[in-house]
Amino acid sequence: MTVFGTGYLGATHAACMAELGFEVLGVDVDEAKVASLREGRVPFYEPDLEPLLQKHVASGALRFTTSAEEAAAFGDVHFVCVGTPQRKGEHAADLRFVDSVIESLAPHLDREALVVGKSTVPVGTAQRLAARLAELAPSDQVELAWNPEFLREGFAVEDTLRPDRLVVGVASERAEKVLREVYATAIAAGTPFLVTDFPTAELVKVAANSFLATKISFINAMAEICEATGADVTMLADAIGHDARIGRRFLNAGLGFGGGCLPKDIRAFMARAGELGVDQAVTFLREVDAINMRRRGRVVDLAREVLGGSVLGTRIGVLGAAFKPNSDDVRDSPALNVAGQLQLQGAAVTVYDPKANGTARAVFPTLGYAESAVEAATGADVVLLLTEWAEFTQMDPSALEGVVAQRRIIDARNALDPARWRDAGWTYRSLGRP
Ligand SMILES: NC(=O)c1ccc[n+]([C@@H]2O[C@H](COP(=O)([O-])OP(=O)(O)OC[C@H]3O[C@@H](n4cnc5c(N)ncnc54)[C@H](O)[C@@H]3O)[C@@H](O)[C@H]2O)c1
Ligand SMILES: O=c1ccn([C@@H]2O[C@H](COP(=O)(O)OP(=O)(O)O[C@H]3O[C@H](CO)[C@@H](O)[C@H](O)[C@H]3O)[C@@H](O)[C@H]2O)c(=O)[nH]1
Repeated sequence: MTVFGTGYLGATHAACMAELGFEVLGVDVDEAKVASLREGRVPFYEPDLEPLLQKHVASGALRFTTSAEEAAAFGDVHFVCVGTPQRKGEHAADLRFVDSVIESLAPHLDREALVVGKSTVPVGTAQRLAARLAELAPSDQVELAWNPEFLREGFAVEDTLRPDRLVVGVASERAEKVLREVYATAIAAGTPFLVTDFPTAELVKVAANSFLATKISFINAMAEICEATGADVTMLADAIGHDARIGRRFLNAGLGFGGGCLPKDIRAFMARAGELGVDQAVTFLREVDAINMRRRGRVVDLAREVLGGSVLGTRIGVLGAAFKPNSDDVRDSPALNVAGQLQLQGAAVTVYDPKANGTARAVFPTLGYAESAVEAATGADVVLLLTEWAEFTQMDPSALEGVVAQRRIIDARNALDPARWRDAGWTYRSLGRP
C-alpha cells in the first residue's frame, strides 16, 4: 500500500501500517522530508514513532518516494493523508493538496485500486473526488473510499494501532472488503468498524472535532463566570464530570484549543454549512471559536494586571510553545500567540519548550528562546505556564527561587497546585480558579 503525505498523520499511518505487516511506500512532494524519513529520522516530534520508523525502514518494509507514478505501480491501496489547512483570509479549507494527489496519481492507475481518503475534508469532497478519479484513471476498477482519522498528536502511534473506532465511507462492497482486510488486526481486537456512505464518513470527523471544541469552550465559558464570581472552574469540572453523561475528559479550562485540527476544522465546517445553505445549524461554532480566542486575550490581560497595568519594559518567561504537551506542533498555538502579543506590547519575552523551540523559532523568530525553564525564567517579572508539559507541572517552586526577579506565576492551563506555589511565597494566578 502507499501513503500520500508524510506529515503528522501520514508518517504515523505509514509506520503503523508497516507494523501491521504491510509493505508500505510513503509519498511526499517535500524532498527534504522524504530524505529524512528514508534515513529513519522523523522530521517532527511524536512519541514512539521514530523507533517504529527505524525498524521498518531497516527491514525494507517501509520506503519513501516523491514519485506518484512509482506509487501507482507499487500498491493497490493508496491512502491520502495530505494537509487541508485553512485558506488564507477565509474560513474554508484549502483542498489543493488533496486535489493534487488525485491529479498526480489517477492517470497512472491502470489496474484495480482503492484510493482511501484520510485527510479531514468538507462534506461533499469525496463524491467530487470519486468523479474526478473515474474521469482520470485508465482502469475502470479504480474506486474511492473515505476513512477519516481520529488520532491525537502525542498519542498518534497508540491511537493508530489501537483506535477506539474505525469509520469507512464506501460506495461498494468491494471497497468495504478491502478495508476490512487492511484493518483486520483492529477489527479482531474488537474495534467498532462502522461502514457508512461518503457524506456520513466525512461528517463524522468534523462533528467529532466540533463536539470536542464545544466541550472545551463550554468549560472556558464557565471559567469566565467563575472568574466573575470567585468560583473554582476546576472543582466545577470535576463535579459535573462525575456525571457519566457529561464525563470529565476535555473539560480542562484554561488557554483553550489550538493546533492543526480543531480551530481550522470548526471554521471549515461553518464555511461548508454556509455553502450548503444550512449555516444556522452551526452558528454556535462561531461562539465556540470566539470563546476560545478570548482565552488568549484574557491571559495577556492577566499578565498586564499582574505587572501593574503595562507589560512595557518587563521581562516575561514563557513555559511552553507547542499547542499541547508531547508535541512540537505550533500550528495555531495559543502559547505562541500569547507570547507574540506580549512581545508586541513591549515585553522582553523568552520562551522555552522541551520539543517545540525549533518549530516555534521558524514561525516566530523574533521571540527569545531558552534551553531550559530556568533560563527562560531568569530575571522574569512574571512566569507564564502556557503548555502543560510534565516537566513544568512537576516543577517545584524552589527550582525558580532566586532565578526570577519577582515570584509571580500565571498558570494558564490550571495545571499547577496553587497552594504549593502560594506557600512558597509566589503570587499565583490562573484562569477560573480563585
Ligand atoms: N495531525 C493530526 O493529528 C491529524 C489527525 C487526524 C486528521 N488529520 C488531518 O490529516 C491531514 C494531514 O494533516 P497533518 O497534520 O499530517 O499535515 P502535515 O502538514 O503535517 O502533512 C501533510 C503532508 O502532505 C504533503 N503533501 C502535500 N501535497 C502533497 C502531494 N500532492 N503528494 C504527496 N504529499 C503531499 C506535505 O508536504 C506534508 O508533508 C489534514 O487533513 C488533517 O486535518 C490530522
Ligand atoms: O480539556 C481540554 C482538552 C484539550 N484542550 C486543548 O485542545 C487542543 C486540542 O487537543 P487534542 O484534541 O488533544 O489534540 P489534537 O492532536 O489536535 O487532536 C484533535 O484533532 C485531531 C485532528 O483532527 C483529531 O484526530 C483528534 O481526535 C482530536 O482530539 C489543544 O490545544 C489542547 O491544549 C483544552 O484546552 N482542554
